[in-house]
Amino acid sequence: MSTPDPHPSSSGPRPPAGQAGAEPLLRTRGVDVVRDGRHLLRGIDLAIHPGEHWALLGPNGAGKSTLLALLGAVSHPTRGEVDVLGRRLGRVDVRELRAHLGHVNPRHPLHSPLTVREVVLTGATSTIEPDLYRKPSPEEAERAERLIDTLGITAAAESRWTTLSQGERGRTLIARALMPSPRLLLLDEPATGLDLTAREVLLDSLDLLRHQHPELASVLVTHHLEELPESTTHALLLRGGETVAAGPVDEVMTTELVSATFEHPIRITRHEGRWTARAAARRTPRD
Ligand SMILES: Nc1ncnc2c1ncn2[C@@H]1O[C@H](COP(=O)(O)OP(=O)(O)OP(=O)(O)O)[C@@H](O)[C@H]1O
Repeated sequence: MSTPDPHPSSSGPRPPAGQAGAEPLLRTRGVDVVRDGRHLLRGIDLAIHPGEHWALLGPNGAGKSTLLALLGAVSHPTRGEVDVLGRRLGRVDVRELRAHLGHVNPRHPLHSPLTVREVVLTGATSTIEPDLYRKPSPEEAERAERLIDTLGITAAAESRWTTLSQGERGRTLIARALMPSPRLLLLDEPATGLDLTAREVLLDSLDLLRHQHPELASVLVTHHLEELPESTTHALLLRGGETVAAGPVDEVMTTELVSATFEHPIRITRHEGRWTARAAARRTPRD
């Protein structure tokens, strides 16, 4: 079994980023997930290419986390095919595959007081705690500094995990996830619980990151359209485990399709690249 190449630039000429002609980094075909006799996902078809940044949107219980777990090689489908970085789930060592994915888990199980820099460096070994028998290479140390800078947490580099704000933790985990140069970044509700400034700083960091790494692809799960970075290119709308729509963001993020997804009349507007959603029919105070 060969190892997926984590450094696309080393594998010769590639098609331009974000174009459907390129090999997909992720592909699902006819995917069902059934647990305890219940369909959590049904008939999911999806292809994600280099340079594409997908929003995965849907109401509570729609199946977003279930789908993200498949895309991150954390679980397997009941039926259908999932190819991650060209490898079919069920035929590949998923631990090896996961090492090439940047998966940002908001419930990162770290309790020791590592500094931001130390947490970012644990991304090089895909461990929670530092490997005490392994010193980071100069290249890893330099990459960690660059990522800390991109994510705008240089001032906090010496701060300890236990004292970080939720926003600083989120950005630290994204920098950590990027340490092994993954081709794909999976983000599960990265803006949940952030105040306005922290959310805006996080979204700016994601835009900058995507600009600096044009071949990177990402999937970002959220319930809130306001939490989508401007650089979002595609969207998948899920309701009750089924796809309502999937494709380029301007075709999918429409008043009609988002209303159908959330089963409520919602009006979508896009202003300066960002989205807002409001209930379309509002009652007046006298009603
Ligand atoms: N192991 C399981 N067995 C049975 N049902 C499950 C299991 N895991 C999740 N579910 C159910 O599957 C449905 C989809 O869950 P999932 O967490 O994927 O939704 P979600 O879209 O991420 O929701 P939220 O927005 O609330 O996080 C939910 O109704 C959940 O209760």
